[in-house]
Formats: sequence, C-alpha cells, structure tokens
Amino acid sequence: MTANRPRPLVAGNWKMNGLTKGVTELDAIATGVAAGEAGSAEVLVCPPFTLVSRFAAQAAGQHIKIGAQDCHAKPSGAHTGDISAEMLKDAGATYVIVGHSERRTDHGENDATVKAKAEAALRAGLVAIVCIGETRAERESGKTLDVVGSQLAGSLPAEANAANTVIAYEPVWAIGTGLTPTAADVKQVHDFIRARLAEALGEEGNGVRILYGGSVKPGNAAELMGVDNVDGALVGGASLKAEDFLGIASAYR
Ligand SMILES: O=C[C@H](O)COP(=O)(O)O
Repeated sequence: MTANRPRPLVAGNWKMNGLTKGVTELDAIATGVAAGEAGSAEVLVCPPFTLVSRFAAQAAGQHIKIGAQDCHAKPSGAHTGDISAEMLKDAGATYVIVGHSERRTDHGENDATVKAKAEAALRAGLVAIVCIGETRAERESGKTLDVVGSQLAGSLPAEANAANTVIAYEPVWAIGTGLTPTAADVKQVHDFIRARLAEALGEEGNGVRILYGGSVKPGNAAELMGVDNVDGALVGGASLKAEDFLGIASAYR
C-alpha cells in the first residue's frame, strides 16, 4: 500500500439505467454508508440526468454524494438535448464523469472534447472524473501505457488539482465483460498514471485519486482496491444494486 493515500472514492455509474423508483435503492445505499459499511470511503452515485435533482434532494444530509455522467463544455446556449456543468451544479450534483469510453465511442468524443468538458466541470465548481483506458487491441499490441499516457495528457484539465480532479482508469475490454486485468497489470498502469500526474502537477499529483473501473464486483473489490495507487472504484453494473455496491465499498471497512 502507498503511504498517505488519498481518501478513497467508490463511485457508481448507473449509465442509462434508473427510474424514479431507484430512490429506494439510493436510500439503501445511504443507509449502508451511515452504518459504516463503506468504512473510510467517500461514496458517490451518478444516475442519469433525469434523476440527478431528485437524488440530490434525497441524499441531502446523508453521507453520500450525487454526480452526473457527462456535461457540455459550454455554460449555456443553443445546444439541444445537452446539459451544462452549471445546470448539474444547480441540480445538486458535486461530481461529473467525463470521457467515459462509451461517450468516446458512441459520441465521437476525443481528448480535446474531454478536456474541455473537464474544464467546464471545474468552472462550475464540480469535481471532474476523467476516464481513460485502452481497448483490447491496444493492450494486445503492447500499447497500453502509450494510450493511457496520451489520453491523460490530452484530457487533464489545465487547473487540475487533488481536490477538483479524479482519474478513472477503465480498460475498455473490462467494462461489462466480467474480465479484469491482473492485480499486477492494474498496479503497472496506476503507478504509471501516478508518475505522470506527479510530473504534470508536482506534489499535488500524489493526492489526485486514481480509480479503477471495469467489472468490479464484491468478490474482486478487496484485491483490486488493495493495489498500490488504486484509490477507489468506478462501478457500472454492480452499482445498480445497493447490496452489491455496498459489498464493493466494504473493501474500505
Ligand atoms: O463506469 C463504469 C464502468 O464502465 C464499469 O462498468 P462495469 O462495472 O459494468 O464493468
């Protein structure tokens, strides 16, 4: 384990899942966190846009944060169907995920787009969770560190610091597949990201949280969260059920 690790963050990305009845699941998560099931970890739920305001109201006064899954780079304007970081802040969000591989693939987002969105998040007073990660073909051709390094350099907001920016390393091939890298592979990439953050941000880079994401489940969370420079998890499918999500967060109990 790394000395002086930052406070871990366990974040749930609900993706395009969740209706208003999801409030009961959120309550169950909040109840578990209040009972100490997440230990020292900060716990965040990122529902779809439609639930951000409702969840933020529901989570008020509880030890749980609410975030969103994307934002537009501009604060307002003629952008039909888009949501700005300022709107998310107004709705009660405190975090926003940017550059998830599903956004990069489905919406053609590149590093410049992601950087602009991360900077919009900071402008609005949100914490940006910046996602990076290699595809299976990139890993198999030995390009993982090149890809991750290039995405990090291209996506990191100019004013990044330990309080306003989180990095999420998500190998694309591990998302929703049940596959995960070995602990040694995760360590190699997280150590590399830490070194690059320290180069870019100096001492501040040592405090930036680096999450692992991709098929994190209650059964593998303790091993993955125990790896050096893994400061928490970005969880997809397993964040939809309070019991599973708390089972992951309990790695920090
Ligand atoms: O944002 C979360 C990741 O895409 C991981 O998703 P997953 O836990 O369903 O593999």
